[in-house]
Amino acid sequence: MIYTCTLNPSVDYIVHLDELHVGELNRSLKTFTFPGGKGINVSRVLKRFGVDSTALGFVGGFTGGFIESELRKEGIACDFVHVPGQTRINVKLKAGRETEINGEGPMIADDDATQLIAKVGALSAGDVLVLAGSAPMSLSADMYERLAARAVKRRVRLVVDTSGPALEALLACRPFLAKPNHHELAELFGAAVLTKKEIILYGRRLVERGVEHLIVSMGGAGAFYFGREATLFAEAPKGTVKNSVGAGDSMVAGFLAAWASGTSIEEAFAYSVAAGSATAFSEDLCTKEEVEALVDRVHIVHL
Ligand SMILES: Nc1ncnc2c1ncn2[C@@H]1O[C@H](COP(=O)(O)OP(=O)(O)O)[C@@H](O)[C@H]1O
Ligand SMILES: O=P(O)(O)OC[C@H]1O[C@](O)(COP(=O)(O)O)[C@@H](O)[C@@H]1O
Repeated sequence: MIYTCTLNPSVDYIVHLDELHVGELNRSLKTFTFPGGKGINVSRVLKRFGVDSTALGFVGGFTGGFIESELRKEGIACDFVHVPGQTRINVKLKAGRETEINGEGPMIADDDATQLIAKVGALSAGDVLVLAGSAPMSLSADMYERLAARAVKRRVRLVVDTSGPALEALLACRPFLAKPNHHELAELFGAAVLTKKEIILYGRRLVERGVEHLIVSMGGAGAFYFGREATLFAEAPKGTVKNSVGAGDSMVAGFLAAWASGTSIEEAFAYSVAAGSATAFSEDLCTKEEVEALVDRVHIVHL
């Protein structure tokens, strides 16, 4: 069974504008409202690929209610801890370039954190737990480590998509899959930007340190895969970007869905890149049909 854990879910409010005039009244051309947050996006994309998962995390207020009811409509099982505050709204402004304002998230009391840790403590050996996204500021800095420790004790496979010190701590738990983007990888190694050579060097180093499968995404420039058996590179297919929010989460879901169906690592990586790009080329997250129409255009290079 796959579980996704989103400590800080969001309602993603996508606003399209011709141009953004800072400090003036702007009127939108069209708007969209989606349930968001990294683990939640992974659950939504997995469902589109026919893979069931249970969404864990914290939700609260009318925004939390919206997320839960949208997920249930899509047939996704939810086992959230309900908190007294309000799930954040993340604003994504599309005016040529994408500008994002991600909220800080609600107060999480110690009792609520303990409840979530107990849910993870009840998972079974062989389950997959996706730990993804930022944590609300009120949570203790070691929340991810505490969840990972419980999961590892239960012999649960960890999938990690976060950044900064939380990513560093989770990488030490020998995750099954990690998917930093190149900025997050650079931050991990104390650099502002990385050349492709450096990405390869650091990617291989993380595999040596125990990460089983590592995908380093680079937006429109494609992605690297690092594993014990192979180092792969794929360019991203070209297309018109409509909304790249959730592209990274779609990669995680694409890799997991393909791996769960028993494909080769090369095929799982190609499917993952196609899923990321298909999401970037559509308004909401990718559909299975969109990914399958793109996957033949993903060419894998062995390094
Ligand atoms: N402009 C784009 N054109 C084509 N594919 C894209 C584009 N942006 C993202 N993607 C696809 O989505 C994947 C993840 O995107 P990225 O922006 O690196 O992730 P994250 O959202 O985690 O930062 C990329 O590896 C690529 O396959
Ligand atoms: O938890 P964070 O880092 O604030 O990110 C939350 C945001 O990330 C998303 O999950 C999208 O993530 P990606 O574009 O990296 O795939 C949005 O749905 C959400 O608004």
